[in-house]
Amino acid sequence: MEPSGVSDEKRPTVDLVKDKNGTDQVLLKNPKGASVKANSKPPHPVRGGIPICFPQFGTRGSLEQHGFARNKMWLVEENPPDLPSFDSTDKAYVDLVLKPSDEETTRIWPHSFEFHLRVSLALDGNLTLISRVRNINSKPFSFSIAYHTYFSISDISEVRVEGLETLDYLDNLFDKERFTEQGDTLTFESEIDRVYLNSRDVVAVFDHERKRTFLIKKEGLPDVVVWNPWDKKARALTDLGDEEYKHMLCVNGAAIEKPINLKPVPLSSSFHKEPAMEAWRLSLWTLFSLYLIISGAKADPSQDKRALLEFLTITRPTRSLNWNETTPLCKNWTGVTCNHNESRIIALRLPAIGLNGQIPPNTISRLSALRVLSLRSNRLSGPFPMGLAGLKDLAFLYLEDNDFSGPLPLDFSVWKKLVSLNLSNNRFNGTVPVSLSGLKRLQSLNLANNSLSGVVPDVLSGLSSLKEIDLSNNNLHGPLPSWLLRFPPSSYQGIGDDVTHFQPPPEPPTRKKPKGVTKTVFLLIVISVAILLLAVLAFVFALCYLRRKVTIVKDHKLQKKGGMSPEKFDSRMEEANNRLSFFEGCSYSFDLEDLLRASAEILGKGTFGTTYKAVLEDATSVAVKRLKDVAAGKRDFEQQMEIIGGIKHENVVELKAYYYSKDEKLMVYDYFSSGSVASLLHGNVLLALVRLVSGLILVTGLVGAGNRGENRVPLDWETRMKIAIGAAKGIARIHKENNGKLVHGNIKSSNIFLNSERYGCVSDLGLTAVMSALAPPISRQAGYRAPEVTDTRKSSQLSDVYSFGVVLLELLTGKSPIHTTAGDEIIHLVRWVHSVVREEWTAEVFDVELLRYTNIEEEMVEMLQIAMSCVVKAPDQRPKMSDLVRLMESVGNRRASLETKPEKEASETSTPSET
Ligand SMILES: O=P(O)(O)OC[C@H]1O[C@H](O)[C@H](O)[C@@H](O)[C@@H]1O
Repeated sequence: MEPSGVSDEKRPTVDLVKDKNGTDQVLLKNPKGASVKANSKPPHPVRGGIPICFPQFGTRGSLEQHGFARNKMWLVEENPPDLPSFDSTDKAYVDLVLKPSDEETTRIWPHSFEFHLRVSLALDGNLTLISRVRNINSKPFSFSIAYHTYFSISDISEVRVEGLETLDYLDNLFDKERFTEQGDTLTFESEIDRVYLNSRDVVAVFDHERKRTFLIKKEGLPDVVVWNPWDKKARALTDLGDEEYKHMLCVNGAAIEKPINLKPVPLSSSFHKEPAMEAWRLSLWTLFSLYLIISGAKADPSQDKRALLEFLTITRPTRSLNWNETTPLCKNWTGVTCNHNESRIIALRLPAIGLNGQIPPNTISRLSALRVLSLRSNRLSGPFPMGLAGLKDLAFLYLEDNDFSGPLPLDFSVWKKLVSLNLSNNRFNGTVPVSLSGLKRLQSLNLANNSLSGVVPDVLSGLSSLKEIDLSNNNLHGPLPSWLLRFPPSSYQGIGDDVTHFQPPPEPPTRKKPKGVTKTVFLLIVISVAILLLAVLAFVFALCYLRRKVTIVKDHKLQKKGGMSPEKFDSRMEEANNRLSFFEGCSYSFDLEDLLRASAEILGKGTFGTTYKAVLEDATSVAVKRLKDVAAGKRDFEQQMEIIGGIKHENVVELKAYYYSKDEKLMVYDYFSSGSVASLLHGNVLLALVRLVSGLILVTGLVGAGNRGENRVPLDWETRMKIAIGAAKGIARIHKENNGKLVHGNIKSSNIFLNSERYGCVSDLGLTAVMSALAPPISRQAGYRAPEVTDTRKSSQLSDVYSFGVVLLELLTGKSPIHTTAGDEIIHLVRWVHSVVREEWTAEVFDVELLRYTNIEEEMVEMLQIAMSCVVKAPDQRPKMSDLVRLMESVGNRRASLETKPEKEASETSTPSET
């Protein structure tokens, strides 16, 4: 907040003026540490310094933003009440008091109070604020308070905050929704406006460039607000310079989530004459102090470095790491995060790098300051690494998807700070340790897919913070303890088979079987389809001709614009010195230059960018997604890519590599030659139309029965079922990632492909988190969007379920989510299906192509019920993806069991009829 060259008239001054009653007033002019545009005329708060938010924070009440205290004139208090514990040695201090008795304040906040504030500055640079609020009402009142401290920093991108890790916070940018901080430190790459709850009493702000640390110490203030408006909001604030957001950061000690309830001081206790603490017991006493530490250069944590190098030598990862004895570990080493003064390693993340064998003893166990350890998706084996018992600060432990075996440790109480524990997909056996019940901070426990046996210990009900648990697919047996039943059935699948695990979704309005599809009706449909087909044939030819033209023009434009031109990328590469980041197990051997030299063809334009097919010199084809409107900074982007790339599942299209620079963000996937489910279902006519009309017409027509592109092979029922089940499995897997919080955010048939077994395989996941908030799309995608999603960043797992339901309806009806009738009427698929089913014409909804198969009506109706349970309006009434997988599999299994029946019976199942 301090401009570098401060001119004389901008130097801070103090003016003493008198108000209309003759009382002295102190006015700060150009206060240091405030915005150059700060308006320091009462009743306006100064943007800078430490405005006191009281008795309300933000707009969480009926008062103006942040209450009135910051807008009032405070008096210098000549005879402040005693503050017995205050040591005035080496300190200068001032006492201020606020006792508003004016009519306006009493009207909006009808409570009598005194707010005494002592501000002291010590020789060592420690600035302390002690607030004492006294209720002189006859009734208790509640209030919130925040010391809205503006720190002056070198550059917001160079600063980090520590002390907030693992805390829950309310995000003001997401309707005060509650999240958990996953990072070890907080860095800044976009707007932030959060209230961290129940924080420790010390929080630190590190300014690397200035080598300066602010320590914020607080007492009686459970919360911490972190705020930076970033560019757009800064421009909207008239009293903040457009660029000043870069040099400020607000970190406030506060009491917000639970307002403070203050009882009145009894009249008998004389406030001024009774300095003893007794009188204050009924008042509030908060203390807020700021230390400034100018720090020097940091040493490398050499002990930790040696431990890691030993670990690396023995575990021989297949993916090479840039760990080198001579490079600074805290700055360069992949997967390593250090603490603020770079004296210890606090996080080690080495997912999916091909680590082998047992974790060598006396290596990682020496990293005694470790808070996060992720060695997931490697080939680590042997017993549970007991050496980890020495890591007392461990909060996140991820060892899933390895080959560990043997029993789990008996005593989990050594990891008192554990928040998340994932040991799934290993070969652990023995019982579930009862000592887990002592982990009071544990929020997520995943022991799924192991060989654990015995019963689920009842004492685990003591896990008071637990938000998610997965014990499925072990050899555990019932009875199921009652506390477990508050979690979804998928969490305990396979335990206590005598218990009903799944509540089927509510029945759709009708269950009428499609008995009305008689041969005559069928013939009529076929004839009309044939006529319709003829009618559009000429049009299709015309389109094909145009489409070829359009593609060429577009590619040409792309080169011209520099989209994939090698020259431009070459220079960018030099500038950014960035490389393609490949994921473990990726067999591709090209680099960015090769990729950019490849011939590119547009495959499609989606919500988040354009996808190209790139054919490399060695004839490898890959799909490259070029993202537009990425809002995340490099670090967040990379983190998200690591999450996405870490998902290895047969029903999720694997992200092979990514690239991030200032101007360009790319994602590389395998290329699926058979095309997307959208093209299999609707043919390429739709795509051609979309391209042709892009920007002119929002809704594409001609996707009704019959108008489905030339040479399209009809999709049989079995393939449609496999697409649906596969895609559901893929989405269910995605929903498990990132502690069960990952959202796909863009489910539609053009993002689903067929894997080698011809099951659905989903792509384009997890991008909403890194993109700018987008308004609801006004195109084809709109048909997939759940009604509650007002912008793309608000997508949730339940909105994914909705979108998946629309894909199911698409598979069942053969119609696009938004299409037009011959009379140009715009049809919304979900509404249309509802109306048809309501009129008891259920049979009418199904794709005519499916009518050539016999004995599938029952299944189609069941799948329709499932689809309709996904597209209900109320998100919390939609089933979970894992439940959907089970439901659909049971529909599919029934057919499979019929198919394995003797030949005569089997011939009556899902095979095309002779008609
Ligand atoms: O502009 P002001 O009223 O000073 O408020 C500035 C900021 O204060 C807090 O940090 C709030 O959480 C933000 O939502 C608000 O924008």
